[in-house]
Amino acid sequence: MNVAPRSADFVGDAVTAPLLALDHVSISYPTRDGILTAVEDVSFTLSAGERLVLLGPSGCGKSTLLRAVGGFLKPSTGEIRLHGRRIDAPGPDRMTVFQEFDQLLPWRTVLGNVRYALQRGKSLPRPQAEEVARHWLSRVGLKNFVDAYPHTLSGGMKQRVAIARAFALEPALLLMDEPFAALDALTRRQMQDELLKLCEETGSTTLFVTHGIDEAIRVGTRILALTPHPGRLAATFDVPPDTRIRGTARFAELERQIQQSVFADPETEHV
Ligand SMILES: Nc1ncnc2c1ncn2[C@@H]1O[C@H](COP(=O)(O)OP(=O)(O)OP(=O)(O)O)[C@@H](O)[C@H]1O
Repeated sequence: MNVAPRSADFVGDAVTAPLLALDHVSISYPTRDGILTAVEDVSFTLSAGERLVLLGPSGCGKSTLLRAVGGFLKPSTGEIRLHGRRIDAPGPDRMTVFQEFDQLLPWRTVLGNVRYALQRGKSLPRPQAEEVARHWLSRVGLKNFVDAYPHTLSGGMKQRVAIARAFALEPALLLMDEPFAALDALTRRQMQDELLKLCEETGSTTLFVTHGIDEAIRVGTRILALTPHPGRLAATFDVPPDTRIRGTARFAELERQIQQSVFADPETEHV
């Protein structure tokens, strides 16, 4: 049984604050019909190097939570802290990769997109920014496409640029909002594997949103399942390294457990 408290990380004898902490967070939207509570009383922490997946059916508030961590939305109640400080605005310490393919600047080349982000976000001089950008574009397999414009790329290639840009900025926290949801199944699997490799190599701390159980197990070290309408924490699943290998009995067993405990409701069976 895991008895270690989740509220803090232990480094030797010292206790340090977790990288990210959500403390009784509720988030509401004003609508024509009144106040809609999208997320209710959600608390969790995220330690450096973890890849935490928020999993749940459509509309359960996953993106809402991610936007709040990104600083684009304020919780109605509760608090979100990064490195112990309350988040109240976006910042270069959090980079988001979105699902949409239009997150790149269309008037800049692939290289220009990543270089510009580095010049702005990290104040790097242009030659240095270009060098770092080339390095990351090469790591996502786009070495030969640096001079291409976004509209000439496939959806998968556009997502690779967005991922390269996010990693290049070396944020404290990578935020991924269903980055592969609009891709075909084969490309999606390939990109999941590539992302996993990058995350493992860099030790990046990641908060990943998906409604796919398979994807959650493949990319996450821990999965938080949310209930629908409003989103509340339903269950937590740790994903040991030997469980995230597709086709194994362990993978299938965890998939079955998650399906059973979280998506037993016939209304959400399609997830
Ligand atoms: N700007 C908004 N104004 C009003 N309601 C909103 C707004 N954004 C989201 N909502 C509502 O909040 C709830 C949660 O939405 P959210 O997009 O966070 O869910 P999600 O789990 O990410 O869904 P999906 O998987 O479909 O992207 C939904 O009921 C949605 O209709």
